[in-house]
Amino acid sequence: MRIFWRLAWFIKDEWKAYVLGILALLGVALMGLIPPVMIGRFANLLATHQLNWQNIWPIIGFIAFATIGQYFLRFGWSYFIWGTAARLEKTLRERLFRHYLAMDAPFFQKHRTGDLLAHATNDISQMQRVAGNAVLQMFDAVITGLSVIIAMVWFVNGEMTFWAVLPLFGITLVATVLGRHIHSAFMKAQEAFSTLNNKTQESIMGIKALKTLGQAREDIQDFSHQVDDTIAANRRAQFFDSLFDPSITILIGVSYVVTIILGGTNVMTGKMNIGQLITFVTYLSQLIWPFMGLGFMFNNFQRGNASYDRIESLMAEQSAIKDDTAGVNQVPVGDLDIAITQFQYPEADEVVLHDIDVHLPAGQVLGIVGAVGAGKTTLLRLLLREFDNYTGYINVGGIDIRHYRLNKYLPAIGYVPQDNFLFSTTVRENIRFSDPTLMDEQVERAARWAGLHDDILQLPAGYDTQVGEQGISLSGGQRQRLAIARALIINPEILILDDALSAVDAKTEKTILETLHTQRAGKTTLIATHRLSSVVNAYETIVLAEGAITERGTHPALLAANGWYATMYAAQQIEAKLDEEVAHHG
Ligand SMILES: Nc1ncnc2c1ncn2[C@@H]1O[C@H](COP(=O)(O)OP(=O)(O)OP(=O)(O)O)[C@@H](O)[C@H]1O
Repeated sequence: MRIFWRLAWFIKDEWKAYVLGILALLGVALMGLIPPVMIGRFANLLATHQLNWQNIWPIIGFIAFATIGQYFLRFGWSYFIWGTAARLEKTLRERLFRHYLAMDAPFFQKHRTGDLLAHATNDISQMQRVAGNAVLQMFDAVITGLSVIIAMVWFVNGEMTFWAVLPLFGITLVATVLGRHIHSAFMKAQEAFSTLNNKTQESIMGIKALKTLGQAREDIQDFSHQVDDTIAANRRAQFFDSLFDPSITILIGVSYVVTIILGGTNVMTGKMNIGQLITFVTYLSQLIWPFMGLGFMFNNFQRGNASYDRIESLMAEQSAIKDDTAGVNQVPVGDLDIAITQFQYPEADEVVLHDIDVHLPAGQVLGIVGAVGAGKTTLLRLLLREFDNYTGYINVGGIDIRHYRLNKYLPAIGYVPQDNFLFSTTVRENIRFSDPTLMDEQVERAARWAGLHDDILQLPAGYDTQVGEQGISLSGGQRQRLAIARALIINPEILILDDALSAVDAKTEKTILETLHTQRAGKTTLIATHRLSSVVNAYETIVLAEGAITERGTHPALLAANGWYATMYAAQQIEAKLDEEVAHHG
């Protein structure tokens, strides 16, 4: 019942729909009392040989009235109660979705995507069941249950009602206890199934690695264990589920046996007529659902509470990234100044960036290079305001990026991550994802700048080709260039390329970088890369190692310094030459 208090905010808004729904339910219950009495009367007329057209018409009339009345009233409660439940689901879903959108990177690091999806689907559907099924079950039990019992006492007799109804409480007990077991067993079966699915997906995605590493046999064994687990979990669920119907049938049987013994005796001794007995039996059948529903209701309330707990605890989490509502409400333009004294990921012990200082005049290119894990991506993530908990500052145009309004700051940044993402739609919609109202010419221009236009024309339907999960797959290089086009189309003040051209061949990369240079005059670009040829024209390149700057300068200066950069560059040049020769002679 506690769940009702917790949903009070919703019930308060929707009380009218609930009242109408419950009134309709009351109407259905009252109408439902009529047919058994009429059938009893019919049986009496039959037994006493008084049946004729004159006295049968009122009976048919009443039954027809009750049936048609129930038809409309049932529609009424369905409409009001289910409609309200659907609204609760919508409200909760929207709240949760909005909450997710407002959260920061640590939140998504803490909660796995699968868990977040589960909350959005299972828990919210459970709340819909509380607001729909459980409310219905509760009022059905109270209204239908009570009215039928009262009618039984009124039209037949109290003692017989007591003994016949007693076994029905067993139905509530079975529905509660067995229902709980069935539910948890089915949940486990579902979990096992989704683990199996994940396992299959992982294996398919990593099939090449699995084969080359000689892991295929272990993988098959692992898979077969998962299948066994899934089958065992399903059998358990099926076992409890199979117990349900027979248990209910036995209890109903007991109730009927009691009725026949007591009712038969009463009819024989003349305490009751045959019509009353038939009325009684018909009423009894109407009680099965409310008693079963009562059991389901307890479980739905209990699960609803657990779901609501989980939803609430997620909603209570606050983003560490705060939008400074009194902040600067303008697009960030101007020089970029980075002065980070220290940064570590939340809940991590190691310092990943320290003593980073950069001054980049507006419109210039900054190169960021260094070994794997040196901190390149981390630095870019700070610029993207994924984390705010660093000491020092990052300024754009002399203003700390934490003081810009988020809705001005973030849209001014074009970010192309290492692992780009294609939405399941056309190439065109993928490119203008940030703003679907952008013109086709703008899409095409962005694609040209990203060196993708000619590739797109080769696709079966050009710009209207479906890509992503449900479409054709693009090559790694094409995906990267599409991601660049998506960033370029908004003509960002700051463009961030995070190893975004790694799958593009050196020649195409050069063309793209040259185009960017001419087309993005006056706008700042940051390029993090493993391929040093990408940053030869940069205003400055910083070399990171273990989170700090170890070398810096222009390309010639870095070569002259003869450090990591110079060695790496020489090695990459030889490699590129070899590749070229192989391609030439090969
Ligand atoms: N979310 C995180 N929580 C804790 N530590 C992290 C997290 N992300 C990255 N790190 C650590 O921070 C360090 C820097 O990683 P980062 O991804 O910035 O390196 P990188 O230079 O971009 O590497 P790569 O060349 O592979 O892209 C690494 O030691 C990494 O393990």
